[in-house]
Order: sequence, then structure tokens, then C-alpha cells
Amino acid sequence: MSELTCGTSRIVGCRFSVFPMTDRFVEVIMDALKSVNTGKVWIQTDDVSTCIRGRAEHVFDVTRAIFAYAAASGVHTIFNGTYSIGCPGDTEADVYMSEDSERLNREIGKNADIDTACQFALYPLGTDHYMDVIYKEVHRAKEKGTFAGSVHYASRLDGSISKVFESLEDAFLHAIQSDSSHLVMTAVVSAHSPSAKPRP
Ligand SMILES: Cc1ncc(C[n+]2csc(CCO)c2C)c(N)n1
Repeated sequence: MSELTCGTSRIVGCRFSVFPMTDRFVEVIMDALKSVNTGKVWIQTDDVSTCIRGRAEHVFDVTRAIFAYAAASGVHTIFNGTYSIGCPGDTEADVYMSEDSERLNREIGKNADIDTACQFALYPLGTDHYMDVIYKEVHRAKEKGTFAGSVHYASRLDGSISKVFESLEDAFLHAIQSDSSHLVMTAVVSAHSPSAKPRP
């Protein structure tokens, strides 16, 4: 896992939904939200999505764990999230920025091994070099072994929940080291899809 930092008070946020494809979706979503330790992040859930804000490592830790617990239901489950840093005016939850960096949900047991497919996209805002930033992070995913091809408007990552979320976090943390002032990353992660993966 990357140990990069992003300045002293750079709040990271993620707005996401999980979609477990079962009649029992209310139970799966609510149980996943309840199973996770959210003590180090600002969190708000409504009828459409959940928003988490705080230090980068906790935002990734909590979103990964919520998806893992939902996917542990065994049903086809989708995580659809938008991560952001540097959003002008995002200071409300600065209190969470003084938490230490120990991850509260590091241990997600066997769920870390659940196989997933992901499509993610980086949007480095406020820089002319945005394509360089994107290519660098695609290269990083290739080196890690999660990169599974380019599709229109996104890059594909295949691998376990732990590998894929590690790649997402790595891409995000490295991309914000660029001169981009505001970075957005979208990610759709799928587990237990009944559809066959496309041939590479
Ligand atoms: C992470 C996450 N947060 C909120 C929703 C929205 N949502 C849809 S059904 C349901 C449970 C009963 O209201 C909720 C909260 C979601 N899908 N995923």
C-alpha cells in the first residue's frame, strides 16, 4: 500500500452506492453499512447513496469494506463511486483530518479474496498535463498486474477486492501528487457477475 501523503488538510470524499441484485437488497445494504467501523470518517447515507469524507486511507478503507460486506452476501453486487479531492469549499469535516492513519477495517477476512471486475476513470482537473497523469496511473496498474484493458472512457482492473481497491487507492494517491488541484476518480466494481468476462 502506498504511503504517499497529500498535504496536511486535504480532505478526500467518496459518494457511492452499492447495488446487491437481490430482493433482499435492503438487508444486504443496511447490514454492510452497519458491519463497518466508520469511526474515523464523516458519513451520511440517504435514499440514493452514501457519502464518506476524511483522510484518504480511511475513505478507501471504509468504501472497500462496505463493498466487501455487501459482496459477501454472494449475490451479484455493484459498487458505483466517485472519489474526489481538492473540491473547493470542502472543509466542513476537517475534524476527521486529525485521526491517525491506522485503518479500522483492514481485516475483512476471506472477503478480500472475492474476485471482482472494475472500470475506473481518473479526471485530474486544473492541469494541462492530465493525459500524462492518466497514462502514468494506467502504467502503474499494469505493473501491479490488475490492468485488464482499455475500454471507452475507462480502464479495466480485474482481481480480488483487495488488489483492485489497492490499485484504485494507488492511482488516486499518485495522481494527486501531480499539479492537478482537484482530482476526481470514478469506479464501478462488480462481484459475482453471472456474465463471462471479455477475452483480453
Ligand atoms: C452504500 C449505499 N448507500 C445508500 C444507498 C441507497 N439505498 C438504496 S436501498 C437502501 C436501504 C433502504 O433504504 C439505501 C440506503 C445504496 N444503494 N448504497
